[in-house]
Amino acid sequence: MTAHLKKAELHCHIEGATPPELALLQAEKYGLDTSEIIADRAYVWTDFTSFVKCYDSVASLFRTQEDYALLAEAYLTELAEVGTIYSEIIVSPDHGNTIGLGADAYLEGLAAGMEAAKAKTGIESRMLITGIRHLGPESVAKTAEFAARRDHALVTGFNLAGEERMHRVADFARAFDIARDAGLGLTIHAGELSGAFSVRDALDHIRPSRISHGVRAIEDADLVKRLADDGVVLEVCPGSNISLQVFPDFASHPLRTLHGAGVRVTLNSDDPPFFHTSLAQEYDIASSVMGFGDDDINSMTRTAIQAAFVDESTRQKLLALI
Ligand SMILES: Nc1ncnc2[nH]cnc12
Ligand SMILES: [Zn+2]
Repeated sequence: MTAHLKKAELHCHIEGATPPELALLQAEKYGLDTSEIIADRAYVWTDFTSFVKCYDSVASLFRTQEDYALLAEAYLTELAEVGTIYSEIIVSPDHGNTIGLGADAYLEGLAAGMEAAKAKTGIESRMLITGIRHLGPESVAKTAEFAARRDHALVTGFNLAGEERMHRVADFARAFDIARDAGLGLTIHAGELSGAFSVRDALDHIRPSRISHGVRAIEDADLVKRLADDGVVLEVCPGSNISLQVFPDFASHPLRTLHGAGVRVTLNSDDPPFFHTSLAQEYDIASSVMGFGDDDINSMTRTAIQAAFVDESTRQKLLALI
């Protein structure tokens, strides 16, 4: 068990953290039908394409600043209750625009929830704005421009999520240049749905300090060595990988091998209720299924804080808590 350990995560999509019970309440509030996306209090999807469809439907149940504040506060409070000291949530202003709320109000709502959770529990959190890959390079560049103009101190990074099998990493280099020039930390979904080439492309074209997932780097020994040598941090989400069938089971998941090869790894939940997991469960699995001891797990938590997109005084304060 890992209940006694402090926890931190760098990778959770905020809409993907909606518990089905909250989705049902939101649907009732707006008189919407959820029969296609929720059955027996669980989300209905079968592969990445239907997962994205289900995810987008859940996102559309959040329509006001208050809805988003509630979501962020509820998620972060739950994390704090299991010993989490830091969380980076991946946020998508495109969802705020799609619903007609607007990107600024979307961020303001989330920020209010983050601040409320911090006031109640002390949990520190930051937002990473994400572009959505399957919306194409132009859309992602616009999202990066929005992120670069941010006037919210809690927005500290930029990510690229969505359908990794569409477009090439190089198509998004301009968006990441915009985000980098604006001083945002960079990470990118790669090596999840696509193989090692995608991680290599990310390193070559984006030069991020972290990779979201990156686990399929295991298909290329030279690439694993490059990740270790360069100190690139992987945001590993084992439960998500098993759920999406990136690997058949925890026994064949490469977390242990990557760690053994000296790659800097962290534990993350991705879209917890969609994948029937939670950050606490990811920690428990690392301990009881993958066989990591408390010292190894604490060092992953420390790695997360070292790689977090926060100012130095916050980083030192968080490190002192582990
Ligand atoms: N696991 C995942 N991969 C890519 N994009 C996502 N968006 C939400 N979850 C995702
Ligand atoms: Zn993700």
